[in-house]
Amino acid sequence: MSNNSNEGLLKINGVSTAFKISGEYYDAVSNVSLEVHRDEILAIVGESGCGKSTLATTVMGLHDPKETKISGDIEFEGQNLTELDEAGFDKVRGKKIGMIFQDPLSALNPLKRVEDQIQEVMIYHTDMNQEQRHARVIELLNQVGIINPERTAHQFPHQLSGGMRQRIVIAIAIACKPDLIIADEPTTALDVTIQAQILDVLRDIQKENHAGIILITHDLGVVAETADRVAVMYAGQIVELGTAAQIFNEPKHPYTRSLLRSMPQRDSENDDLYVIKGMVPSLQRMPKQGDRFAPRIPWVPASAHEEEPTMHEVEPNHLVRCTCYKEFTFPDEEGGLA
Ligand SMILES: Nc1ncnc2c1ncn2[C@@H]1O[C@H](COP(=O)(O)OP(=O)(O)OP(=O)(O)O)[C@@H](O)[C@H]1O
Repeated sequence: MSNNSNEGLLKINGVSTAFKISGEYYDAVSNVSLEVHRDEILAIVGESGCGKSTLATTVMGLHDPKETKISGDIEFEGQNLTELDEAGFDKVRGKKIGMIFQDPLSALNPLKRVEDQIQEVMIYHTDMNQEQRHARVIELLNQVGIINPERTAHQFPHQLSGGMRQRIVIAIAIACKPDLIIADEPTTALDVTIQAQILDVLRDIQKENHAGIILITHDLGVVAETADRVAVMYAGQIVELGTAAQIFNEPKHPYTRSLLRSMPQRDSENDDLYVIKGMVPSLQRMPKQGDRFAPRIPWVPASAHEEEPTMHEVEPNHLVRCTCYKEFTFPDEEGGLA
């Protein structure tokens, strides 16, 4: 555990990840810089195809080097992850960095009992004996909110509900008390009540273990309820970064504002949701110059955008890409540009 909760646990510095498509490399993640601290939940939000999962799997070293080109530095607890070989990554994954993916069924082995699956990671990474491991399994199942841990420990995944399975996946991810947890859409497959319970579990774990958590989601409701800081990603780039309060109360980038406007309001009687026109560009069609979001806000004149958009600090710890935010209004707003 760190004494200094502000210390950067993970420092992503100028990271790009390019996939080989028909013999050419195309960036799915472009020059991303980001820090994750202990004791915080950093959410990464954006529509499908913005590069959120690719960034996560880059940090985890899960890409095939024959098909992927990665540049930049990923410093985790003083170690540059981009320099690790497979054996080096095996020591970090599961022990120091835990992962939770969207689909618990594919993350779990259908043929193994819950207890054996949780113990597996402890056998690999710790010197605990069978008795200690069993005690830890029960402790973990309690921690993730399983009511009858001894019984569940002996069950197979198919005997459990979706919410229970996701709790097991979380138990596996935190079994070795990782310093960093990466949760990629951990609640997307679950219904709303279970979603809230799983998010509570994540928050409790973060407090108890003083871990840093990267929470990847396209659901701004989840972000509002959970995150301390938010990185908004569009077309492989971070377009806005700030505290949850800054992002929700003072969003600046047109993309952040569009995402928020397209979010269903719980108390609103108005069913007409804002729809962001167009689509996230495919990797081959990514604009090489200019603001990547510009084609989806065509009413904003080209002169409002920077040719090579950079990040601007609009207030302490609040960064926005491009200067177009200064002029941006929705077409139906007072003083709109349309
Ligand atoms: N192995 C791959 N080879 C080629 N292109 C890929 C590969 N993996 C992802 N992509 C492309 O990279 C872009 C980013 O995908 P990614 O899955 O990271 O986005 P995302 O924001 O996590 O979306 P989702 O929420 O749907 O997972 C997309 O255009 C996707 O089609």
